[in-house]
Amino acid sequence: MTLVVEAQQKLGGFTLDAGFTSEGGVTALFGRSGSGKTSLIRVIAGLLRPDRGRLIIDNEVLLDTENRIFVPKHRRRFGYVFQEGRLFPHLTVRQNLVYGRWFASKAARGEDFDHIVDLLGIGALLDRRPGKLSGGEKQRVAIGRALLSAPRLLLMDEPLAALDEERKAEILPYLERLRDETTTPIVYVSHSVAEVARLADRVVMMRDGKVEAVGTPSDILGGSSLPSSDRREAGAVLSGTVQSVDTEHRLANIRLSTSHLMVPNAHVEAGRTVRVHIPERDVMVAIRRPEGLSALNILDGHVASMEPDGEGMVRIRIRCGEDMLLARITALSAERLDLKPGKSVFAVIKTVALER
Ligand SMILES: Nc1ncnc2c1ncn2[C@@H]1O[C@H](COP(=O)(O)OP(=O)(O)OP(=O)(O)O)[C@@H](O)[C@H]1O
Repeated sequence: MTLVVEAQQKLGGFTLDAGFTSEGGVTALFGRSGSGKTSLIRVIAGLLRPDRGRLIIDNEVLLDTENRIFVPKHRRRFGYVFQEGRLFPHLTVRQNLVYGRWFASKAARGEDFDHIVDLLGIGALLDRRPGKLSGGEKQRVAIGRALLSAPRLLLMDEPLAALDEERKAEILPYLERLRDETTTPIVYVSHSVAEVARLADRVVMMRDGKVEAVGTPSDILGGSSLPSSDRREAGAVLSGTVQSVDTEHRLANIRLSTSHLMVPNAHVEAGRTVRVHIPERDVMVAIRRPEGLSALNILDGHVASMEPDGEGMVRIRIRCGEDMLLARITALSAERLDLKPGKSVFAVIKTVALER
């Protein structure tokens, strides 16, 4: 799949002038409120017709203002999931899902209902009406309905924004499965560093209507290109495998390249590949292995690099096997500990930092 998006549009005093390409997987449109993410996804959806722009998917031109091509929304064969599930309240979950399938092309109609129901864990909900579902369940049904329309592109605009933290944690593994087990490319709008860290293959960072940077989650979330409002969230994005889940303590044991992390989350399955986001502010550095600490995660590694980061602060990259952690500590602490590249250190991670 190849997707090419370009759009220029004046919206009152705001100018959208943005574009990106995608080769599939999950592309996150990321940026603070008002940066133009929703406007750009609306162009892709066909809900907003830009002054100038192009939209091409697998060589099929759906929008080309220069050549007066504009394929309307209902003929684009895209699926949508919005912040609110927007299910039909008078229909059961099954009927809502089947409604999605009705829009699929004949060839795609064989798309496996059971597989999607299983993928999203909504089998037990089929006979209920939306009024009897939690916010997270509603969103899973909305995703199922969109998938059953066999879309060639799935557009998701802040699908978790209306959910509380617990519901978000419940639904994220399903989104990971969606990413890993379907071939449907996804454009995912979010202003949440944690969501983007976990889900995106590529991040398109927007600011003031323009694309400011494009890269992998670790490129973008590593820090310097993050908007200042998100700098608090800057940190490492590591990939690991769920080794086991301790349901009693609600902890997942995640295997990294040479170490393990205990992550508060009982919703992940053993064997699954997951990403964890470790904000740099939640990493402390010690030169001896600390004892008697409540932190469950103490990783040994060595200082890979150090750079000043704002007044009186230092950002340190700590290599632990193949993984690179980030820590932001005061210059005074770095001096007192005599930190320098190559020095062996222990990274103490506050467990709560992984609870996302
Ligand atoms: N139809 C319109 N007329 C005038 N201004 C508009 C219109 N649509 C959007 N805007 C403005 O364009 C800017 C970008 O809005 P947009 O919704 O695309 O941002 P966003 O990044 O998705 O923000 P959020 O995360 O808050 O949804 C905002 O300043 C908004 O007020």
